[in-house]
Amino acid sequence: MGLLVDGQWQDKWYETEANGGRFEREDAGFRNWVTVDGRAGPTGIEGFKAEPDRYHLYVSLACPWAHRALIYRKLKGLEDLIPISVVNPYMGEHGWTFADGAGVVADPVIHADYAYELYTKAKPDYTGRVTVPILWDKKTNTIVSNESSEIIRMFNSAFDDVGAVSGNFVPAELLQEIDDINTFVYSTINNGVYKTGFSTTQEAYEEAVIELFAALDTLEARLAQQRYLTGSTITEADWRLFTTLVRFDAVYVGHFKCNLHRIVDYPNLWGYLRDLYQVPGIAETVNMTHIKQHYYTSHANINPTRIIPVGPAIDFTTAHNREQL
Ligand SMILES: N[C@@H](CCC(=O)N[C@@H](CS)C(=O)NCC(=O)O)C(=O)O
Repeated sequence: MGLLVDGQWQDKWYETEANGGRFEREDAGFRNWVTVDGRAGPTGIEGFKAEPDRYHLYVSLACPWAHRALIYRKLKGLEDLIPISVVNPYMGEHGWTFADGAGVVADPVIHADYAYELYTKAKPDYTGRVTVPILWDKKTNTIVSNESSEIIRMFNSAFDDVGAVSGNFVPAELLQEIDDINTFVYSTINNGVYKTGFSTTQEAYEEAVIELFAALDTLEARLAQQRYLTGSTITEADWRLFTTLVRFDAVYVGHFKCNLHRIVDYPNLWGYLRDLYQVPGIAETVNMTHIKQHYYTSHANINPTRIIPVGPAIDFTTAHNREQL
């Protein structure tokens, strides 16, 4: 676990001391957008036109942020248009690597051993954390974006004219509601589990864990009335929540001490989670082995023995009965 400082890799854990033991996530450093015609997107520079086999996606199967991109790649039929590489689930002193292992897919583009090489290739003096997902442009040899929330907005529509399948997870009439839910879910749940697990004081931990479960309670009530977060259709807000929920009982309850309840204890959230898991193609994007290996072995200060628990036994395939809502 570490970061780049002026293009040099340093092995360093997150800084929480300055902030009362609170984990603060750094903003992503590459914020360009692939667009239909190559014009600039909401942030960044122009020049990234949607074209087949121009872009390469680097993911960790363990990572909930990268998982968003994998889900969109699947649902939008982008697999032939945008190939992927998969990092080793163990994130140690060199950060993410392409070291051989089950499920690892090496880097065919710049033949990197370490993910940080992609960052220094794109920007030799890069300073910041080396995170996945990474959307790489093979034409200009740079990182388009390392911000999952923006990568999925691109995948949602930018490739529609060059072979993506139809499907819009941010319909205009729901956009404001989706953005509002995303803001709430990001802070309290998606990042909330990390704020809880990476806390280094009791006070910071309790603050985060209470906020997290208050948010889950709110969503539990909401999902009693409607099948998905914005109503009767699946939107981006659901996929963004899904990647945290699917990891919750297997890693966040134990490893991150998010243990007031499990997702299986919430009837509506648990049915909703199975409902999303059972959408065709989604189960293939969930790799519980990489998920458990990554968390339990990479954070030695949280789990020094690096023992990976065998359980819990969870079956995401049982009937959810939420079509009645
Ligand atoms: N804002 C980024 C966050 C991505 C992120 O933090 N990914 C984690 C893996 S789950 C990572 O690569 N962490 C490495 C580090 O923080 O050093 C996004 O949503 O794409």
